[in-house]
Amino acid sequence: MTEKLSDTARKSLIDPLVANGWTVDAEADRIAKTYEFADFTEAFAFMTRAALWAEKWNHHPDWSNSYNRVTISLTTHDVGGLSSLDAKLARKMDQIRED
Ligand SMILES: C[C@H](O)[C@H](O)[C@H]1CNC2=NC(N)=NC(=O)C2=N1
Repeated sequence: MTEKLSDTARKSLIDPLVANGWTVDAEADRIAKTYEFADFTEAFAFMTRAALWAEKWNHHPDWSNSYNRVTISLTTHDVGGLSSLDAKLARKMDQIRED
């Protein structure tokens, strides 16, 4: 069952993401990050890989792409805020980015 993160869970799940460049929009209860790649091909390859995980986990990013940049915003629409799924997808995106 997906639920909004508790204050304790935010400390353990969201704080490490913030240390890794994610920002928190407290009002919208979202996390965001922009990745910059060498070119469009690299950016789109990242999106393709991330999209497969998003579909596998049935948890989808709000994102946009402009040439070599991918701007990502994560929240859980079903609960109206951050859930553990957002942290899980953010960690996966950081991992894909480093591959
Ligand atoms: C019906 C479907 O399972 C839901 O709408 C899923 C799909 N992907 C989703 N993605 C995100 N980010 N939040 C959701 O609440 C969500 N819900």
